[in-house]
Amino acid sequence: MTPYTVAFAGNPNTGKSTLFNLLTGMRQHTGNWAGKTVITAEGEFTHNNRLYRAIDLPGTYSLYSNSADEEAARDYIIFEQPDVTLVVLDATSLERNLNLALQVLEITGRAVVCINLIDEAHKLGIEINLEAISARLGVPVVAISARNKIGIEALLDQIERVASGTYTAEPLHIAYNEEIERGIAQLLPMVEQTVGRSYPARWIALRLLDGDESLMASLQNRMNSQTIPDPKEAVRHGVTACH
Ligand SMILES: Nc1nc2c(ncn2[C@@H]2O[C@H](COP(=O)(O)OP(=O)(O)OP(=O)(O)O)[C@@H](O)[C@H]2O)c(=O)[nH]1
Ligand SMILES: [Mg+2]
Repeated sequence: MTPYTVAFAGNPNTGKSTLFNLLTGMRQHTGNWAGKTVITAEGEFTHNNRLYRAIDLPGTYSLYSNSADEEAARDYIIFEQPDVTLVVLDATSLERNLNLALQVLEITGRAVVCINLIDEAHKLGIEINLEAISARLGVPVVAISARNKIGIEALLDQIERVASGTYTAEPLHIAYNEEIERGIAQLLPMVEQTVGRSYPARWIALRLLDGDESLMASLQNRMNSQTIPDPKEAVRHGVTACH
């Protein structure tokens, strides 16, 4: 059986590598400062007799193109299409961390949200309503402490449900203002025609509207001979999409 692939995405310093090491038995460098993981690491783990390939992505605040790390994480999720994208969040700063979760959900519904450092959140008296967040995001949400090995089995069960397709995700649909939605609607047919059904066309259209040249270059590389629509040509009224 082909192993399921699970990509670990998340803001810097949220414990991705700690979780990765715990599951794979590997020794990815961990540390309490940002930007530790610079090279994407791969390892394996099993759950319920099934093999999983884990990919530890660099920590990023977004999936735009602000840095090589963001481009690497973005390209992996879009082009490698892991069976599950595990978004690791810091329980003590959920509001900031959820921004990346929303970006992942715009790309794929095959995601599990993992709220790590729950031990720290408890110390601070922070209570997290997992059901409410899960209902809102439309994907499983699990609280863990990677360092204290809490919640790991429950997390693996949810990863299995998403990987095997047992869980039907209904990822939150983010609606933008009228102008941006009009731009997306104009670009979407061209994007779909060019990149096909396998890539997240709406998200790509949104990034094209924002003039994301790095994404265009990545797409161009993948598509080779095909031409990616130029948003300036495609959209009559210039619009800028920003979150
Ligand atoms: N208290 C507590 N600390 C944790 C937990 N998980 C990880 N840490 C600590 O958080 C720090 C960052 O962990 P890493 O695993 O390096 O984080 P990362 O997300 O891989 O960081 P980048 O590679 O920079 O993106 C380390 O000091 C860990 O020991 C946890 O569940 N509880
Ligand atoms: Mg790391």
